[in-house]
Amino acid sequence: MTMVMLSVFQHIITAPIAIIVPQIRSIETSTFFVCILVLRNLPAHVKIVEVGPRDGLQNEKEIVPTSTKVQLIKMLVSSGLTVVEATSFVSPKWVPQLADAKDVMDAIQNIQGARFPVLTPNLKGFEAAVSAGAKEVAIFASASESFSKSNINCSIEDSLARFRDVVSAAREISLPVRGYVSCVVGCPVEGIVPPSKVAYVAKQLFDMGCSEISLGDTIGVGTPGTVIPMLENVMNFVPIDNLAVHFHDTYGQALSNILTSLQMGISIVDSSVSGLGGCPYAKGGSGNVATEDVVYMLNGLGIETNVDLEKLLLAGDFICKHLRRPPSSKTAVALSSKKANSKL
Ligand SMILES: CC(C)(COP(=O)([O-])OP(=O)([O-])OC[C@H]1O[C@@H](n2cnc3c(N)ncnc32)[C@H](O)[C@@H]1OP(=O)([O-])[O-])[C@@H](O)C(=O)NCCC(=O)NCCSC(=O)C[C@@](C)(O)CC(=O)[O-]
Repeated sequence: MTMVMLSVFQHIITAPIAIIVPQIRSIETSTFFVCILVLRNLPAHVKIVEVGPRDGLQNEKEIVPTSTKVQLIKMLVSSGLTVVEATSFVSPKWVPQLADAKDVMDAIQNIQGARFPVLTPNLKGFEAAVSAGAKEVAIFASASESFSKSNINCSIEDSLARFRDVVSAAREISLPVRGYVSCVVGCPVEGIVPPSKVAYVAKQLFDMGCSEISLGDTIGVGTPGTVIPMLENVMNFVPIDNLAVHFHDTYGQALSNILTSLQMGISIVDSSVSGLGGCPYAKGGSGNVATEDVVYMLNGLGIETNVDLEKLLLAGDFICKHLRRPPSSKTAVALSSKKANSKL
């Protein structure tokens, strides 16, 4: 009798949800209630910050022509992505792959429907970004002293002082600033990074005026076991709505880490088309989590992203063809082998 009542109750609840997630109709009553319990904290909408044109292409051996970068950005925007990190205004000696930052910005000025933040490590980069038309910038600190030195050639405290200058210059012209914290669970040199250090740097960036703090597992060593305590620490100082997660997928843990973060209340996720990416100064790390795989998972959970997976796959295919490698998101691989099998 109880099972019958639960089943009727399930039907009443699932009817509206099933319009979005059809699979939910067919699951058993007991499984349904487990789903409700486990997934009850998930957000209804996730904002994806696409970092492929910046994080993805900064780590490629080959320098990608400006026109290819611009075409990639256009394709990403046409898939529905509303935030596409376009490039970096960093030293061309440090990151020659993005030395064409100004040309990229010139070429995307008229693209409607998305925001195009750019990385700026100091005032020089900020000024160059603004004169190239940037409407949003990102600064990037680290929770590891060694990584700060190798990535931006200064200590954490010195970097925070530089970033304060950037944020106050941005404030004067009402430009939003995103703040990254790198090495939030591990550092290529120092190993484990204590959550309290991550929380300290995140708080500094938030207090100086960053509107969003992106927590980067730069070398992709995190698991839910290390991500949960890190997020709990940071959430003591930065409101959850201002936090984003940025996972590299070195150990194949990125999607689990994203799901865990969503369950903890995060609703902003960074990812890179076709899983491109990595920091040239973070040895041992690999690409970001692939945007295609994030969208596939969020679709399966009935979470709104406004991204058209088919169009996104075309963008992934486009850049991978240019880089002369097969598309590397799990979703692209799975769908292409499904297509190949259906032709047999
Ligand atoms: C920060 C610096 C510039 C310090 O580099 P430095 O050598 O200490 O800088 P400097 O002030 O001594 O200047 C050296 C030269 O660079 C020039 N310069 C100075 N600043 C700029 C600028 N903004 N744009 C263009 N040029 C610049 C400056 O004018 C000078 O030129 P020179 O006189 O030799 O001809 C350098 O270390 C740098 O550019 N680092 C960037 C490294 C980088 O981009 N890493 C990847 C991004 S972070 C990341 O990927 C992680 C993230 C965000 O995705 C999250 C995660 O996964 O964790």
